[in-house]
Amino acid sequence: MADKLSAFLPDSDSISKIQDVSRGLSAATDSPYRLIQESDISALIRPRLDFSHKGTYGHALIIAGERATMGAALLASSGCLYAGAGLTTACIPESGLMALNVSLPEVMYLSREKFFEQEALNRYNAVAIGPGVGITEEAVALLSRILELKRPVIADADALNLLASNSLLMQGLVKGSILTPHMKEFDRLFGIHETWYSRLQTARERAAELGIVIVLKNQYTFIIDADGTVYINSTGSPAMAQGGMGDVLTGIIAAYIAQGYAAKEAAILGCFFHGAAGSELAKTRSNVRALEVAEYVPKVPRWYVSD
Ligand SMILES: NC(=O)C1=CN([C@@H]2O[C@H](COP(=O)(O)OP(=O)(O)OC[C@H]3O[C@@H](n4cnc5c(N)ncnc54)[C@H](O)[C@@H]3O)[C@@H](O)[C@H]2O)[C@@H](O)CC1
Ligand SMILES: Nc1ncnc2c1ncn2[C@@H]1O[C@H](COP(=O)(O)OP(=O)(O)O)[C@@H](O)[C@H]1O
Repeated sequence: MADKLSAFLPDSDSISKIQDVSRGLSAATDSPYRLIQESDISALIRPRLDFSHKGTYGHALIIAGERATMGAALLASSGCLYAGAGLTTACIPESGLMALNVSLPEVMYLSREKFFEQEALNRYNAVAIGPGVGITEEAVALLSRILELKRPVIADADALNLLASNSLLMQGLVKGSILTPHMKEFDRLFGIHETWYSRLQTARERAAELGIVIVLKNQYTFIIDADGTVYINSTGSPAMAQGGMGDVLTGIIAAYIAQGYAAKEAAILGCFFHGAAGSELAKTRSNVRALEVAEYVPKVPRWYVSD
């Protein structure tokens, strides 16, 4: 018997109880709901190559952090670093430079001033914005600049709050972008929803309208593609319900974009590996900190690639 969508939702409604969920990304089905399988991950993930170098695995730019929320920037940068981007650059306020150099010496620094001076940001093939970046005028300017450059973006946390409060910014969102809201951020963006089923239907409509991927985070995270398909990620654990966990996920997804995966694939791989790392750590403890998840992430793809 097929799984029903209701099994993956935290609330109850009459329609989701009769919606089938197929197993596997390429299941032959009319249902838009697909549960990600380990075999899908093995098919998607590419091994690192002989004779490859840092340039092979892309350069990600993480625009994040304010003085008081520099931790979010460091966590997103760590997610990106540990998920294997060839190069990671953090665009953070100067007050975070010492912390960056001490905690993540592999990650490079781009000052806010230099960010605004650069004509195009062509050296970066993935751009993520939002964790701890605030909702200040500077944050609006950072997001506006990326949108002006017509760059697809991974938008999380405060970047989502900015998009929610400014329809011009929302209209500037480029196709192929990825939004990673939790439930509250989603409702700030697209209106209050009474049920998760109705939230999912809005996500399908908006992803199609905007040509983007929406990563709607929860115990089961829904990755909604621009064609309306909903991929359900079942890795993860309540042990991961701690601040900073979403910041790490943003960095991980940026790393997979940098490595050349398409938006949908990067979102699927990122959510799967992030959750799998958390679940594995949760086997021996009741809760895991976000940084531990980031640090565990490089072990997980090895389970799915053949040498
Ligand atoms: N070390 C740091 O500097 C950290 C900074 N952070 C940053 O701080 C900023 C604000 O984050 P906040 O956590 O205050 O704001 P949020 O909008 O993430 O959360 C606001 C409220 O929503 C609730 N909530 C969150 N997820 C929910 C869900 N799935 N279902 C129901 N309720 C949910 C939370 O309990 C919280 O009270 C963001 O930019 C974020 O990136 C956080 O990520 C935590 C770590
Ligand atoms: N109970 C849970 N089961 C599985 N994953 C969880 C659970 N709670 C949180 N997570 C994961 O942790 C992350 C939390 O993200 P978010 O709410 O943005 O956190 P933050 O803003 O604090 O960084 C998401 O990827 C979510 O799927």
